[in-house]
Amino acid sequence: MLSNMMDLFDRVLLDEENPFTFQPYHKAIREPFDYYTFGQNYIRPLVDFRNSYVGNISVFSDMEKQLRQGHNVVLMSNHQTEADPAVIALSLERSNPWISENIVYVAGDRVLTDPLCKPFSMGRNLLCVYSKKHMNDFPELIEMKRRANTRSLKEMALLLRGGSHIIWIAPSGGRDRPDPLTGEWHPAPFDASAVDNMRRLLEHSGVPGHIYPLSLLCYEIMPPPQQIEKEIGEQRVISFHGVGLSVAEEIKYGDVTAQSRNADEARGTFSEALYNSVVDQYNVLKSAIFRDRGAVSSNPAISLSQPWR
Ligand SMILES: O=P(O)(O)OC[C@H](O)CO
Repeated sequence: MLSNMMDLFDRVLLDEENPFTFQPYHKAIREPFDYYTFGQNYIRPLVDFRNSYVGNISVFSDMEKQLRQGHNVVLMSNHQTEADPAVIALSLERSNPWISENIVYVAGDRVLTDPLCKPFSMGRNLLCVYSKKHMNDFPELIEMKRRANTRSLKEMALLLRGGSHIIWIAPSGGRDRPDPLTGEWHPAPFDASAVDNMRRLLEHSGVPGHIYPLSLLCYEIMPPPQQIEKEIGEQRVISFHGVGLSVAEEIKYGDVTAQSRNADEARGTFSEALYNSVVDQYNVLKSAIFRDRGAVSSNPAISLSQPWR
């Protein structure tokens, strides 16, 4: 743990001397310094693997088959912490190492500019965007952010055209927060237009694409600040805790929107179907991890396991 922290400070200081700038599509830096392994090693000691679970591990193997056939895969997910990419990669590193190392994360600018976060981001494949939620934080930057987002969308379209890519995106546009009244955490609602933009990019890529709802429960290991902050440099608090990752069967747009009366309604219905699945999975993970029920919390649709055992 201590040597991980020393590595982090080294990397932060190096970046201070010679700041790294992310391109719209950033590929994980693996040498001469392996930023991916650094990120994995830093987050691993925070995960209580005895009290951590993966839902429907076999669905990740289905995805791998699709990816090998040249298809694209999109994971529509909730977003809990800056450690989400590491939690996903650690949960799958034994069973699905290719997925662990090859997911491309749609990342907001905060994780590309925050000095403490940058070394972790450098170790992931990223499509860099400015989140809608932070678009108007500084009015003088709005135009620059719009132009950068257009460039990133072009990069994403190019990637998808090539096929065999797996992309993670949080259509809420930010991290989940606890309910101010109850203190209970829950996945933040999806923005239907973000879901629809991603779906259309996937459909127009010219190769088959598949959309899966993915759920994450890991806020305890590195919770975000209670409120959404405008300034960079939030306080980080870390702790050791169980985490959860779950995926459900692919949701096909045509299947869930067959009864929709117009495109607007269809957009909402599809987004809701994905979000509801994320919430269902989240509740199963919550029961397993926070109520100490473990794999007994599985149900006919969500089967929990510990693939690292
Ligand atoms: O707007 P926040 O505070 O939810 O932060 C979202 C950033 O992408 C951090 O991952």
